Amino acid sequence: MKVHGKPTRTLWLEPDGQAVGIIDQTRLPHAFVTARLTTLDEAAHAIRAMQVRGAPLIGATAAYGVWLALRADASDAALARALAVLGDTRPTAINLHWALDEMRRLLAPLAVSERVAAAQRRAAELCDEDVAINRALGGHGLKLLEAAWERKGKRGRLEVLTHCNAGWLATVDWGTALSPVYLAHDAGLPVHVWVDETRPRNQGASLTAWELGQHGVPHTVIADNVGGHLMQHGRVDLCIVGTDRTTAHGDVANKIGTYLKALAARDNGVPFYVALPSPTIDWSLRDGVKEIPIEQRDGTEVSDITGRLSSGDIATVRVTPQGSPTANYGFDVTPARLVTALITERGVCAASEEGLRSLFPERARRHA
Ligand SMILES: CSC[C@@H](O)[C@@H](O)C(=O)COP(=O)(O)O
Repeated sequence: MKVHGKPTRTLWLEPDGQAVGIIDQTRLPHAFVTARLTTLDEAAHAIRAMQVRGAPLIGATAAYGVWLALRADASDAALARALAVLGDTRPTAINLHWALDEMRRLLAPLAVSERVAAAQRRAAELCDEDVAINRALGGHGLKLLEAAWERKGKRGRLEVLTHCNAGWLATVDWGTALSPVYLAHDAGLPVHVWVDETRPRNQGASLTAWELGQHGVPHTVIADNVGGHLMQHGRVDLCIVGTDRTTAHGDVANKIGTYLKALAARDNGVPFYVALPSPTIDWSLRDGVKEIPIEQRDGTEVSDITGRLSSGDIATVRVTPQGSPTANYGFDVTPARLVTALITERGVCAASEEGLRSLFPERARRHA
C-alpha cells in the first residue's frame, strides 16, 4: 500500500542487502519511522516489543530473523537457537511457528555453507506469498461486500466494523480484514469503516485509522464499547476482523474484545466475517477456548496510555490509581458458531471442520 503516495511494504530487504527494514509501528500514528534489523536479537526484540505485529507480519519477520542469525553463525546449534529464540517471542499467532517450521524444514538438511543464501531466498518468498495470499483473499471478501451493498439497496454508505489492526500493517501488504475494504473502496463502493480503538494498545486508533487515512478510506474511530450500540441501531452492515490462530474446527483467536463484538453481531443479525491467510490455521487444534494459548502482557499497557500532547511531545500517562492491580490479556477466542464465514485465499467457507476441509483438503488430510 502507499505511504505519502509511495508504494511501501511493512518489511523489506535493505538496498545494501545487509539488513531487514521495518516500519517501527510503536511510533505510529505520530511519526513514520523505519528501522534496520541486523541481528537475531534485534529481530526478536522487534517482534516482542511490537515494532512489528499482526500474525502474518510476525511470521515474515521471524523468517528474516533466521537469516540474520545464520549470517553470524550457520551451524546446527545456531539454527536451533535462532528457532528457539524467535519461537519464544509471542505465543498466540501461529504464523510465527508456521514460518519457523518452513525455515527449519528447508535449512536443517542443507550444508552449512548453503544455509545463508537459502534462508534469505525463502524469507523473501514467504513475504511475496503473504502479499499474494492477502490480495487473493481480498478478492473473495470483496464479493461479500458487494453482496451486502446490493442487499442494502445501494443506499447511503456500506458500514463495516473492524477490531484491532488487520490491515496491511499487520501483514507484508494488503492486510487480511482490510484487504476487501481497500478493494471495495478502489472499486467505488462507498465504504465507511467503524474502527474500534482496541485498548490497551490502541491498534485500531493508532494503526488502522492511520492506514485507512493514508489510502483515503472514510472511517470513524470509536471507543471499544460502542459497537453494540451501533449494531442495535442498524449502523453496521457487517463486521470483518482478522485472526491470530484458527482451529481446524473454525474457532478464531483474535485481539481481546473480538468475542464481544461477535456476540453483539449475532444478537443483532449482523454478519461477522473473519479473514485469514491459510498459514493462520492451526490444523492440530480443535477447541480454541481450551487450546489456544492467550498472551498476557505487561500490566502497564493497561494502567498507562501514550499519546501526543498539544505541545507535539509524545508522553505516557497513568490512567489508573497508583497501586491498582491490572490484568492484560492480549487475545480472546470467538467460537466458530458466532462466525458467519471465513474468508481465505481459496474462497469463502463455513467456520467449521467441513468448511475448512472443503477449501484445504490436502492440508486437513495431513493432520487427520
Ligand atoms: C492480519 S491480522 C490478525 C491479527 O493478527 C490482528 O487482528 C491482531 O490481533 C494483532 O494483534 P497484535 O497484538 O497487534 O499483534
